[in-house]
Amino acid sequence: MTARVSLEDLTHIVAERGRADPAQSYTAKLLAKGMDEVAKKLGEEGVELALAAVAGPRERVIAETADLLYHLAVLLAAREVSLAEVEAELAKRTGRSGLAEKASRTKE
Ligand SMILES: N=c1c2ncn([C@@H]3O[C@H](COP(=O)(O)OP(=O)(O)OP(=O)(O)O)[C@@H](O)[C@H]3O)c2ncn1[C@@H]1O[C@H](COP(=O)(O)O)[C@@H](O)[C@H]1O
Repeated sequence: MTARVSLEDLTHIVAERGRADPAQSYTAKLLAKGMDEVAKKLGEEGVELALAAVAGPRERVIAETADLLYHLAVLLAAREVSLAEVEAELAKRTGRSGLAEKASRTKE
């Protein structure tokens, strides 16, 4: 079976590596540069994914999405926002359309 890393796993990895030595960890190095750099990287990765979606091969879309999700996890760590908080916001929106229960039933 193909190995997979969930968004939740990724946020844990980022939180742990963010405490590492910046010389040993890209995550720690990026966080040490501060919020401006973290936000800039997220913006760049978003543009790269948008360009790949319009004109790139499918594999590039997958690779750029992985880059974007990683940099999103770093930004959330930098702002001390948990994935659970984002999920709760998504649940509010899903609840509004009455689809929350349906989605969790599909997972069972
Ligand atoms: N998923 C990622 C991931 N995706 C992208 N990147 C890094 O993001 C950087 C961004 O790519 P760019 O093309 O902009 O590269 P760059 O020009 O070298 O980067 P900058 O100097 O501009 O910051 C690359 O250097 C990649 O290595 C990642 N770095 C880390 N992870 C995950 O984080 C974990 C911990 O990594 P470390 O913090 O390095 O231990 C890894 O095991 C992975 O699971």
